[in-house]
Amino acid sequence: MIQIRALSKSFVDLQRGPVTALDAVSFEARPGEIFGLLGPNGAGKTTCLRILSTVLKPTGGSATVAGYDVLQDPAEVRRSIGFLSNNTGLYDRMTAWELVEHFGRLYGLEGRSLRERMESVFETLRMTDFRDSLCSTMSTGQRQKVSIARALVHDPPVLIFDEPTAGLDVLVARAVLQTVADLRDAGKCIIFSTHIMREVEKLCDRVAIIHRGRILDQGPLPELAARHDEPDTEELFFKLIEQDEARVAGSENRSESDFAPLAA
Ligand SMILES: Nc1ncnc2c1ncn2[C@@H]1O[C@H](COP(=O)(O)OP(=O)(O)OP(=O)(O)O)[C@@H](O)[C@H]1O
Repeated sequence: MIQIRALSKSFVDLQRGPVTALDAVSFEARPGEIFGLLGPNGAGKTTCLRILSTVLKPTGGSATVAGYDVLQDPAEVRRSIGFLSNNTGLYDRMTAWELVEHFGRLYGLEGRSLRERMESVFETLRMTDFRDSLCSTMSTGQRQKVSIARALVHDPPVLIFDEPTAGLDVLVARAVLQTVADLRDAGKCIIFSTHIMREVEKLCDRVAIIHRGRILDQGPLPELAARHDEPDTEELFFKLIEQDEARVAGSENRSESDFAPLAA
């Protein structure tokens, strides 16, 4: 459902010069699975998800979503995904119903099919009791539900969650994670980025550990634990990051010595 091959992205940053945000990243995610992207701040998770949602163009490699290439068929890719981040915007002067209806229309739904789809989404997410409340008056949990409904209204086969629980209290975060699990059980293909180990342990069927734009390893968590002889997820994560830092330091030292003046 999602196929990424040797995906790369570089930025030119005024202060830092060229930045490689993604370096030959490859992975696949299937229907009925939650694929986790686990990495520290600046690892490249959001860059990868922005390329998948066609907001950014890759510098190299390829990515397809539901069979559509992000560069060749961006409109079909956008129709095939729902995107939720922790700062998805809502319009304060619209009610929950109006806002979700607005996004449904943007996706080309109308009339009876739009109404039936909305009723189903409001029912599934248990939003009917505040469907006529203005977004400005909602609790954080209600606002997050509206954001999820907005991402789901066109019934996309692929859902992308970029750190969806950041800034939420434990109860709201728990409800969001339960919704993500329910969507997986309903057959959706889900990409879930986070830096919270517990979320990966609870939710993800497979995970890619990403650091400095590279995937350090990927697979089901028990498989990674066995491969690296480290059953504790947090320790496993630190071990892979430390190994990678040592690799980078080693290659920097080597390249410095390549340019060192020759001994007399
Ligand atoms: N528009 C941009 N211009 C320059 N550099 C950028 C740009 N966007 C991202 N980067 C850099 O690319 C790298 C990867 O950033 P990205 O936001 O993808 O990481 P992340 O894993 O999502 O981190 P976080 O958890 O902090 O959101 C970082 O070094 C970041 O500073």
